[in-house]
Amino acid sequence: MKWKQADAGMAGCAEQVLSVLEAHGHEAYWVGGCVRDELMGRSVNDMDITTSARPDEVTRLFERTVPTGIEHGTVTVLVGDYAFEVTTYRVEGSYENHRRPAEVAFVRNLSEDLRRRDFTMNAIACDRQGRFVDPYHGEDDIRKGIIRCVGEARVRFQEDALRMVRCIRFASVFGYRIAFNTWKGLLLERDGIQYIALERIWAELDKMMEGPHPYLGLSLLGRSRLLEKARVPFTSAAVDGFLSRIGDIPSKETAVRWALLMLACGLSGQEAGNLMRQYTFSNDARERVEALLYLDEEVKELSRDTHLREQWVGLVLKYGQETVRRWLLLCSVLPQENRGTAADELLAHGLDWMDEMKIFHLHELQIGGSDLIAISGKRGGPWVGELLKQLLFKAAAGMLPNTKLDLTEEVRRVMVTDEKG
Ligand SMILES: Nc1ccn([C@@H]2O[C@H](COP(=O)(O)OP(=O)(O)OP(=O)(O)O)[C@@H](O)[C@H]2O)c(=O)n1
Repeated sequence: MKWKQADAGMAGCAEQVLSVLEAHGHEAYWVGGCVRDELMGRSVNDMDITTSARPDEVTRLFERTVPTGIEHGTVTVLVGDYAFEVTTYRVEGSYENHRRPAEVAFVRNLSEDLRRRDFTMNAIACDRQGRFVDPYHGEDDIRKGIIRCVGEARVRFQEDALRMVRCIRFASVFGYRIAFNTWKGLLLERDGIQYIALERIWAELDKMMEGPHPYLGLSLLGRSRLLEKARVPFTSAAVDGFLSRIGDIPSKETAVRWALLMLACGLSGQEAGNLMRQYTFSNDARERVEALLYLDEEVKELSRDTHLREQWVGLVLKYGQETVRRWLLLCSVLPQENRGTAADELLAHGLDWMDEMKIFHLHELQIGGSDLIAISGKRGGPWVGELLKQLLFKAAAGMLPNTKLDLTEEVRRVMVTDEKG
């Protein structure tokens, strides 16, 4: 198979896995996301393999293996720098309490394996010669841009309720439509989502938020009322209107998209932080969103008075240029009634005011704590940090030149005033 969308090294190593399995009398195919993405012209980042060989046979045939999920038939095979999940053809046992089946049955037949998969586009296998096995016409659906369940949608969603969020995530990320019967099945089965662990749902939402059409996904979530049932605070009211411009935020600015979503749900910085801490977000991702919301809360307290520029400089120093830039992006897509009174002026001048700032950090200040102690003749203490911050603010706002001479004079002046006071 000549892969166009996969790294040649990875495709070569995967091909070795297929040949070894075939050389020992087993069938082996690429399957699922990698075949789908290749057909769509999207980059292929990992390759799953499905085979007639049993997990113990797979383990015996390869030197380096990890028993990732032996009971579900999955062995990870390591070749070169790559890892491949090799899963035995299987059908899944009964789904009790909406959880993944405790048991799976291995089968010797590829078409049975494909029949248990979620969507037609994910139920295509491809062999080493590049021949596709596509019994549910997934390639046609890819061409038409349609997400369609394999077989009976309600049954697919009953088997695994997370598939409903996956369905919307795929529609959102690919900009695809959802087939009528699949959507109908989703509406009928939506209550099942309450049994799914919230971190799995959030991981799907995160993928959606990184994609090119997040509004499409969010409005489908709103219309389906899927997440209201899943104890996630996204209501359809939050989605309507408030989020219509989320796609104007570039996809690399995921934190800004998340912050907008949190605002739409009426969450404070602290509440959003708590929620994100509970789920799968990295500390970095969470802190970025929190900072945006805290800054937004502070900006909403500002009034449009003559000191707006100075107050803005103070916020730039407190939150840093990156967060402030991101906040301007956030503010530009907020509905008018959800912006503070100073927002318009900040949108108009905030970037210029930030560009005019001479310095941003204490270490850029031409005077340090030991200088302050020497000038004053006083013992060190919290006053040193306080005074340095005041000097930084004045230098940043252009109220004081950032030279040792000017700063020293300012310190003397402050000391005298303090003594008089
Ligand atoms: N709830 C699920 C999850 C997965 N699958 C099947 O398992 C394959 C691999 O799943 P996974 O790696 O989770 O997702 P991908 O489809 O590869 O897509 P992505 O990497 O974008 O999540 C899917 O293509 C699909 O055939 C399924 O039927 N039901």
